Amino acid sequence: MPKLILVRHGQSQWNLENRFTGWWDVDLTDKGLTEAKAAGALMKDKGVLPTTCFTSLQTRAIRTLNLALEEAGRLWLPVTKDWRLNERHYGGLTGLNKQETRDKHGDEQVHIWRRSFDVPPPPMEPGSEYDPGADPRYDGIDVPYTESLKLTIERVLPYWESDILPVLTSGETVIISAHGNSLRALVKHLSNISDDNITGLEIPTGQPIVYDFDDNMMPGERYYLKDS
Ligand SMILES: O=C(O)[C@@H](CO)OP(=O)(O)O
Repeated sequence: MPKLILVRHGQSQWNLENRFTGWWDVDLTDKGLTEAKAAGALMKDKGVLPTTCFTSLQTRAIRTLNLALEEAGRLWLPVTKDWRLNERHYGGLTGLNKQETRDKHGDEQVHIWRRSFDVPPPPMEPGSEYDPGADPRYDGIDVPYTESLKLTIERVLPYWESDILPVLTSGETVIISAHGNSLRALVKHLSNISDDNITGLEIPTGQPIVYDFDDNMMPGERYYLKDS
């Protein structure tokens, strides 16, 4: 039975500092490193071991994957990295402190920017401090200036259909190490969650989520590996 494992990267430096992160490339904290290793130990304990891997182009997700694989004894697995699994782009909010932004713009406005389905944050100024546009890892890619969840879904789902689903269908156990909002996009699709209800879904860091697929490639209920 094909199995899909989703893991959100461990705590990042800007998760800790409560800053809007998006495409900015921050690393894991010590807690994040521990969470990533624990995810790998859990996979090993439960005997749920990936056979192929996908991740974003962002250090926090790549390192989480590597640490988890090392702990599970599977550092040798093939890994595909793709920008379409990146976090949603936080536009002009990137780098700002979330509490200070609430104090300035109000709780409601910040909630809309963070969790509405289709309202993107204000766009980033091209060439500004946290614009990743000139980063060589994005050569040849139209780096966005902001993204709502809806826009994130519009790049995650085509990649899921074209590159990940066929591998899963061939019988592999796939792990995707990614981000709060790129994983929210996938869970919304796989668990058939409405545009309104997706705002309430929070994906914890470093906690593997599993979907078992049936013979027709229909996903079952998602569950946390720790609860299985
Ligand atoms: O800052 C971000 O990029 C994301 C994920 O950490 O935050 P939010 O919870 O606001 O989607």
